[in-house]
Amino acid sequence: MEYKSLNVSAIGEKELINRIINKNNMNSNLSFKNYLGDDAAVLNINTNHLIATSDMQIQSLHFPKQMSHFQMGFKVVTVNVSDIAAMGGEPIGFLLSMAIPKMLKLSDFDEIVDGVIYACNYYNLPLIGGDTNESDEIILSGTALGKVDKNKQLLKSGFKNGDLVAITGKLGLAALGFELLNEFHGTDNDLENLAISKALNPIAKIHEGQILKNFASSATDITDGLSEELYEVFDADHLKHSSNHGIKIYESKLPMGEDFIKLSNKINQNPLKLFFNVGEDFELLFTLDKNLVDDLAKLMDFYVIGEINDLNKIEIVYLNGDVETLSRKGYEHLK
Ligand SMILES: Nc1ncnc2c1ncn2[C@@H]1O[C@H](COP(=O)(O)OP(=O)(O)O)[C@@H](O)[C@H]1O
Ligand SMILES: Cc1ncc(C[n+]2csc(CCOP(=O)(O)OP(=O)(O)O)c2C)c(N)n1
Ligand SMILES: [Mg+2]
Ligand SMILES: [Mg+2]
Ligand SMILES: [Mg+2]
Repeated sequence: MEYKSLNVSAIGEKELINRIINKNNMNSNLSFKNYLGDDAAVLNINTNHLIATSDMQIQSLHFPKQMSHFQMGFKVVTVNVSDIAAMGGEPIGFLLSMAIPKMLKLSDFDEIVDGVIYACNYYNLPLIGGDTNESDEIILSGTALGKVDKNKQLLKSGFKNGDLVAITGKLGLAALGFELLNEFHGTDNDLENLAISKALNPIAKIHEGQILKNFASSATDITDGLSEELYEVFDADHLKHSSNHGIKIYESKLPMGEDFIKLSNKINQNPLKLFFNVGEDFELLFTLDKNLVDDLAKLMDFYVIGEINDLNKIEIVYLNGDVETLSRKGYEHLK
């Protein structure tokens, strides 16, 4: 039969795994290939600390209909590497567990694997293992391993009163992209295309994470939305340090362009909601001693959006001067 008309069921699990191993050997510049196919991978981490994280992507929840199979493969690596970045780590290995429908085209399976291997090369971490199984929709579950110099890891807690709160990039564009893709008929508008690209091709901020490990007092990646991540930072601090720390965010400092606000309004979306309550921008949220701002600015772009205080709550100061407790609303599964 012709390649394009074959389904994965014509091949079966063992041969599919061999395809992954062969593709990895052919397409990856990275070492550790020899562990793919063995019972487990063995990595030398020397004197560092090991970082381990796992995130699952479900076709109907995480992949817009317009997303290609290659992009799905790339994204499952990104979402995992993003958590390594958030810890200030350097990625050292990726495990891919996939469950796929029997009727999935073999060519689509190959594209997923190509996307995974391309992303592994991009982030410089070898594919070192995984699992292949069957289900009604595509489920890609990744595990990323990373390393970080002892005691350099960035936790969600660790900041002090007076530290600044910052983000590595603009937020809300992926959210805008998901909305645009819901009823998409093509566009030649630059911002619309950027938003769509953020939704379909998210990139983890691994470079920034590794700079921040020498500067930030805490960090996390923004997947469930800025407001939810701020509350997770707040909770982590309270749990660990039983402090009165609070966070103040200023609307005037948010990196939200006129064009973003206009486009949000055009599609009947509240720009502040897109900015705070959706997520999947994969930017990093971090805190920073005031005195380090100038030195950090020489190494990477970031936006200061607020500060740590001792008011024991998270507040937002609006442009008109009104101050409100920030509502905790983010992406939450099973709700
Ligand atoms: N099924 C699970 N078993 C064990 N730990 C879990 C499970 N689901 C989530 N966690 C842990 O709970 C924390 C929060 O998970 P999550 O919100 O998915 O984090 P993230 O947004 O960084 O991916 C993480 O430390 C994660 O490892
Ligand atoms: C089709 C589609 N609709 C909406 C979204 C937006 N979305 C899906 S899950 C999610 C939150 C992040 O995913 P989650 O599985 O919670 O990742 P984690 O918090 O574990 O990093 C967002 C913003 C999407 N990715 N795809
Ligand atoms: Mg997770
Ligand atoms: Mg995270
Ligand atoms: Mg989540």
